[in-house]
Amino acid sequence: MTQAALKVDHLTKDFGHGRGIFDVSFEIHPGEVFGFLGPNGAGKTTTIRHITGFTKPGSGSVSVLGLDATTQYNQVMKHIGYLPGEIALPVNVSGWQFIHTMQQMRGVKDDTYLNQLLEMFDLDPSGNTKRMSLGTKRKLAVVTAFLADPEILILDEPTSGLDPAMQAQFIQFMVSEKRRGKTILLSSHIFPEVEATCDRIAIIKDGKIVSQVDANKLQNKDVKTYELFFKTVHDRDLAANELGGAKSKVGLKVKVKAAEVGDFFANQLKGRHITKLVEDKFDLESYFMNFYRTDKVFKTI
Ligand SMILES: Nc1ncnc2c1ncn2[C@@H]1O[C@H](COP(=O)(O)OP(=O)(O)OP(=O)(O)O)[C@@H](O)[C@H]1O
Repeated sequence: MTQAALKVDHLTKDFGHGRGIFDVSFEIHPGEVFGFLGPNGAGKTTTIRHITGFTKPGSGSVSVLGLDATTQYNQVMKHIGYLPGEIALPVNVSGWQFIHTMQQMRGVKDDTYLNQLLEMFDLDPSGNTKRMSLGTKRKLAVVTAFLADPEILILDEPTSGLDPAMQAQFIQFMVSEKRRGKTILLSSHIFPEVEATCDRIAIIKDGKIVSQVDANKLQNKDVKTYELFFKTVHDRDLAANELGGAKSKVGLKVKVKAAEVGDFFANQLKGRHITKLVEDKFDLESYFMNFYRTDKVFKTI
């Protein structure tokens, strides 16, 4: 089995009064985009600060490419590009000055990738950070975080503060980095950007992971669910006996493998007295809200 690019192993940091993170475990495989979802205060940033070595675990550990994130912090950071949720740029320097400092720190001598980033994010770094708009500051933070072209990107709510056009641009950036084989941890509240990019998703609530889900399964790519409504209850019961599925109040919910949808419509539904058919689209937002409405136990799809 290939080594995990990033492994969070039974990580606990107890701040007291129920705050912190508790027994958090997940792995991200090389080339995978992993979505980390949870409302404010759920524990996303605390988890990320352990990955970047800024916080020492109470118990448990984090490893990045087999290196311990706490004790081998310097080596780990060579492989990581980290975009924090709250940007703190140096004050009163030009964007270029900051870029050149980061290039020196990261040992970057070739400007090719930097120029691609500047173009992609339409950033002119000649202004002073003191007078930059929030959007320009975030763009500068993005460019400086990634100019060394690191293999692992840690993004803590990367599109907050960006206008819709820039948000779309950022999603495009993540998709293209994914194609280039990057491993990405994306902490986000924004469902469309998670849906557009992530292979797997973990939901964190009150410092604990309450669900890990395969994005394909969530988007019903493998299995479709249809709710069928019938002329009479007798018709419904007959279909239930023959097709299986779960009876709802007046209908029947049937799961069909994606590869068998053609046969389902052409043959299985033939001759039945169906009045209506609705595809049950189970999207990320409803899945996520489900966990926040009720106290669900851990669930893996
Ligand atoms: N240094 C600290 N000392 C005490 N409590 C802390 C500390 N850092 C975080 N917390 C608490 O731990 C919990 C998790 O916070 P964290 O910032 O990780 O959440 P989050 O999911 O990133 O939320 P947000 O989206 O608001 O950034 C919160 O209750 C927070 O108040």
